[in-house]
Amino acid sequence: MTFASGPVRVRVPATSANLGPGFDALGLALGLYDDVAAEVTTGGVRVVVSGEGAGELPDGDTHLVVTSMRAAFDVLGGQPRGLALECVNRIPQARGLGSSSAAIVAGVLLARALVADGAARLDDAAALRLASEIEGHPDNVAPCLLGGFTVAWTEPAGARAVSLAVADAVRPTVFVPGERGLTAVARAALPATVPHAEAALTAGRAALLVHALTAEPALLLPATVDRLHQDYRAAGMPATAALVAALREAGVAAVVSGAGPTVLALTEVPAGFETGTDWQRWELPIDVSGARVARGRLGHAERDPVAAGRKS
Ligand SMILES: Nc1ncnc2c1ncn2[C@@H]1O[C@H](COP(=O)(O)OP(=O)(O)O)[C@@H](O)[C@H]1O
Ligand SMILES: N[C@@H](CCOP(=O)(O)O)C(=O)O
Repeated sequence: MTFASGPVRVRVPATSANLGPGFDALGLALGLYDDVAAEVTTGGVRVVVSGEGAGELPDGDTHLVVTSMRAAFDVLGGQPRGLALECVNRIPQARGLGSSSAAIVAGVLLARALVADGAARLDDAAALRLASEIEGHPDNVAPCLLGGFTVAWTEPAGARAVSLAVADAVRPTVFVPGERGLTAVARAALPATVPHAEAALTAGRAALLVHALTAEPALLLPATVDRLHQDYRAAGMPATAALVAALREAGVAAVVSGAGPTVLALTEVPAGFETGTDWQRWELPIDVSGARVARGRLGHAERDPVAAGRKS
């Protein structure tokens, strides 16, 4: 196998999964990005991280971008002798904004770009299947790869997804708390089975949500009702549950973002709505492109610590 000479880089968006009733299926790509560059070296693994996770994330073989690159190199046909990575992270980690999926997608796409005929050995559909397998659910990696609003599902052969255009009136705002919440912990809070009536209600709302997001945002409040995960997780994130309830009472289509503890509002938040100081509030555009790969190292624009697209 031949490795490409010189570095490659990728910009990967944050994502908000579930969107209320679409547990493990629906997701939205947001204009908040991590930038990662990688190159093949003659030996060893070196990772330099700035921004989110600097000083905390591993700087070698166990870094999630590296383990994801290794998984992709296995599929592509061989491992390089060494790797050097630079990560500029802006997506808050363990908050429900898909940071782990962004790292996984970055790793898979960087590995593919570092192999001379990588796109032929691992096409886009295979990259989605591999990234979903590593993450364990497809609802973050799908929008991260494709951009926009995605519907993802898993067949016996692996994950598949479609991206749909979102109606103009949809205005995502995220409320990000200081404390973290690991997705694995929030998944452990879910019951093995749910009552049929709760499943039936949620299926109807998930179907309505596809219509509301793409054509009729006025229906977003009823379309974001869920009975599969948010109530079961509320005890583990009471401030998140309280903020979702307060926003919904004010008429805002608010949900837990992913497994939390971030809150996502899909419709405009009324002027003067007060959250207190525990929350950072960012209006984010919807990312419509998904992950973007280019040749070369990170430049001035990619190293800028403030996210492109973030308004507040
Ligand atoms: N950019 C990154 N680089 C390396 N590892 C990361 C990165 N982002 C997240 N991770 C790993 O994933 C964990 C968070 O994953 P998860 O609990 O799924 O939260 P999130 O909702 O942010 O995806 C972090 O604690 C870290 O171990
Ligand atoms: N469907 C998953 C989504 C997890 O998203 P994350 O951004 O919190 O990792 C779940 O709800 O567990």
